[in-house]
Amino acid sequence: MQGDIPAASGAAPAVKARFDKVTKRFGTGDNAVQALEPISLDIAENAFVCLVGPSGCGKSTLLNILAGFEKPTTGQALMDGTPVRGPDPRRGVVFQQGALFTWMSVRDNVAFGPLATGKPSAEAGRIADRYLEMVGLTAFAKRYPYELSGGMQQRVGIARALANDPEILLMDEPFAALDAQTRELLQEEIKRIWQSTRKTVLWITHSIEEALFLATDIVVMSARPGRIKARLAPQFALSEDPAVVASVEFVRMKAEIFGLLREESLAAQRQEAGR
Ligand SMILES: Nc1ncnc2c1ncn2[C@@H]1O[C@H](COP(=O)(O)OP(=O)(O)OP(=O)(O)O)[C@@H](O)[C@H]1O
Repeated sequence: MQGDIPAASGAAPAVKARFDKVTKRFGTGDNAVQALEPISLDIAENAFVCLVGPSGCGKSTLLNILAGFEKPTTGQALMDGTPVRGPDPRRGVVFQQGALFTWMSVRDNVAFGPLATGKPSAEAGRIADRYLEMVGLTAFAKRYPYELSGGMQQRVGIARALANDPEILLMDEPFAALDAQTRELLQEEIKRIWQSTRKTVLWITHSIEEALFLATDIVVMSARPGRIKARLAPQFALSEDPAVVASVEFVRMKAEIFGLLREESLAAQRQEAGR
């Protein structure tokens, strides 16, 4: 972890993860679904990359390939230049629903990863306390997941992923199930955490505002089979002012991405209708 945001330098940032001509086809014969066409994408170290695209365009498939949960049909995903062969604690995954251990306290949920990788229990506990503080849940350490709201459960999921000190965080619509106010507060929290840790993040969202607020890189995907349609580099992730969302540039980029996504969502709807 590093406390300061590194000063911008002329050197190109290191590539943390790479999709190298990745394709994915599910099934065979008439029932086959071509989910991804060749996708090549570099994720720079310390970047916050948001994937946006119409429903069914292959965002989760791409994330799952980097997580090591799915194998590409052709091409490969790499991390630090090494091909991904399966799940690895260096890649922390957070899903839409927290998938917490219901029989464990919040603190034990967060300490689980460090314990599983051989940390002594006192140290695992200290790590859990640190990340629970980071997500504002210190007072709930002894509670059980069922005693928490959906937003709090997601914060535990994020603390649990961070406690493993992953090199990259893979987040598949982590805030999709939350109400609008909770979601906005958590977006601010995630931005603060990213600004202080500068973990590399790959984040899937359907929300253009969320992507603009959080990302250093927005990758817009086409309707299935997923391809990269556009890549944008907003600057708002570096701002600490929640009011950036009202700036002229924010509104302009929102309209631009909306236009790109609208075409693809219409194409996706036509695909559905033609099935
Ligand atoms: N295990 C599977 N077997 C068959 N088809 C699959 C499988 N997983 C995904 N697909 C298909 O691949 C396509 C891409 O799915 P994926 O879940 O990656 O899209 P997505 O962009 O994440 O969608 P959403 O935004 O709705 O979550 C879809 O048509 C989906 O039905």
